[in-house]
Amino acid sequence: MVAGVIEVNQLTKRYRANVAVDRLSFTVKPGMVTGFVGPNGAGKTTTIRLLLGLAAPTAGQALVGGRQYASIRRPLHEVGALLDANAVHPGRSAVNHLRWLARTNGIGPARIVSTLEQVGLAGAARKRVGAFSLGMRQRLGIAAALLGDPGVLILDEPMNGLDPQGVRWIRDLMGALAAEGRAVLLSSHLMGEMELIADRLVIIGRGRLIADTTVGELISNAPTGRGATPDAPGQKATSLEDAYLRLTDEAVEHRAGGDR
Ligand SMILES: Nc1ncnc2c1ncn2[C@@H]1O[C@H](COP(=O)(O)OP(=O)(O)OP(=O)(O)O)[C@@H](O)[C@H]1O
Repeated sequence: MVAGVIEVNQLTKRYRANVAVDRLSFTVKPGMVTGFVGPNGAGKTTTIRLLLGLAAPTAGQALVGGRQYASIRRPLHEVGALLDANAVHPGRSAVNHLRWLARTNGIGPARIVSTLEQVGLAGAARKRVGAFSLGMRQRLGIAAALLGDPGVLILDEPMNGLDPQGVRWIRDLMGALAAEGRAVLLSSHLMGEMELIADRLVIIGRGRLIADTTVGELISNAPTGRGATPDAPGQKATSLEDAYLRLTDEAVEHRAGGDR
């Protein structure tokens, strides 16, 4: 495992008139879990796609280990990513899916077996992915991300579809991977989970950086006054969810109830 950093510098992605990512800059350091959060449509997935070379920036840079993803020769060894757990051929078995990935990255069969064990899928290795639950697909996606023992992990909503045991497992796994010196970037809408998992948080809204700080600082420095907790205006935030809702109040795409 070679440690690496993620660097996003003045990153911008425009889709016609829509600016999905707007001069965004942040760094994800090794040895910690960085939560990547923001309301629907904030630009999280677009940023991750730019980091993984799946889309080209309009301006700015998205670098992993100081390089663009596309220029990395054997990317699974440097960057592990989970984008869409359903993007696996349903007719393939779990082990065949990993074999297919391993082949182009010079990874041997022993590593496939140990990775399937690590994610709890050893017993289902030969089962068709089409018959997997969403939680099992998430685990397979995480196996694919871990396969090359990368120093950087980028996971988009890895807790999606997981039961409480699965969520706890992800939390422990992310902590352990960071403790080994990896840089872990994790997006999620589950603020209660983020409070438990993340060391730092990068919050974006409408493509722009809203905050880049520790969970503790975010809670103690969240704005008071009018916020997303109308029952407690003027009071300090007491949880990450509370702080997050206050900070992103102006950046939400759709609002129910017409309270403004
Ligand atoms: N391929 C595309 N073409 C046009 N617009 C796009 C494309 N991809 C994303 N967008 C737009 O960019 C903006 C950011 O979307 P993105 O999916 O990155 O947000 P997100 O923070 O991941 O949202 P969510 O939390 O809902 O997953 C949205 O307005 C979205 O409609």
